[in-house]
Amino acid sequence: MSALTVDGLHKSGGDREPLVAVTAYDYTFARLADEAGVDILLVGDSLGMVVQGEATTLPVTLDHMVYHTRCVSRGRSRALVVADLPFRAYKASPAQALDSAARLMAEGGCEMVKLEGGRPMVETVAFLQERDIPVMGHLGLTPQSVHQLGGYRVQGRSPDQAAALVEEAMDLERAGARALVLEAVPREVARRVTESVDIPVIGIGAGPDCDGQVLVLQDALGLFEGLQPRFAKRYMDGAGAVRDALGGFCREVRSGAFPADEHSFE
Ligand SMILES: Nc1nc(=O)c2c([nH]1)NC[C@@H]1CN(c3ccc(C(=O)N[C@@H](CCC(=O)O)C(=O)O)cc3)CN21
Ligand SMILES: CC(C)C(=O)C(=O)O
Ligand SMILES: [Mg+2]
Repeated sequence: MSALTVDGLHKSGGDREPLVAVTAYDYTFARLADEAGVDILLVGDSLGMVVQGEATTLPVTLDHMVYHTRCVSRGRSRALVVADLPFRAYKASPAQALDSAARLMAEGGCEMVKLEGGRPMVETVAFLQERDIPVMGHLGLTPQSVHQLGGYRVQGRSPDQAAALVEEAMDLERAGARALVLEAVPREVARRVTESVDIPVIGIGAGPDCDGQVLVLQDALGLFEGLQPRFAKRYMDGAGAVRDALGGFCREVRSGAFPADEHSFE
């Protein structure tokens, strides 16, 4: 399979299969996900929760994001690498966003940046896009707004909120966004948003009618035992597998079974 580019991002339907995205934060897992056939490696600011152990994504810094984006870029061969702009690194002004996005691309090696928000971000999306920085928008449950939203709640349940989501998706598309993430909205609302724009909409907790799906890596692998939203399907019992494996290591060291002759030098 050839490398996916920003221009290769497409809507699903007809003979186009949905896009598959997963978060990645390091070289080892980026390689594995790329080899498994994932289209998009998203260096998410969710690393604040699943890598750093914070309660929210808010403490993640631009330096953290640059570092993890670099690690992921080194592990990728075919997938598109997209990096989140972290809280504090883009909302002040389009110029601040440009500075931060340029670091993620130049130092981190990603091909696209993602930022959260609708109307207030339209000017910033246009500013970046006009300066050759491909942008992915993010609407619905925007975790950087957790304190404004009053928790991690499904968004767009009222008719007014649903209509606003459709409008904001169209505004971001007009501003030049090349794709959107839509998080934690009722499937019917996600369907309407998806059919209202010509750019791919990648859902997480947004039902089956989006142009693609994204999951947090540690959720998909069953490794993360904190917050477990209903959409976070676990494709393996990673936590159990890791505890069993390391339990075996503990037992063998304590019993003297490891290291054996084949693990030792003469
Ligand atoms: N590991 C991980 N996976 C994620 O998908 C994820 C994170 N962390 N951290 C940031 C956000 C938070 N996410 C969430 C969390 C919960 C719901 C959710 O379904 N909330 C319920 C109510 C939960 C409650 O209030 O107890 C809802 O019906 O709104 C949605 C998205 C998704 N994101
Ligand atoms: C889940 C995705 C969309 C994200 O923004 C993240 O992982 O930070
Ligand atoms: Mg994020």
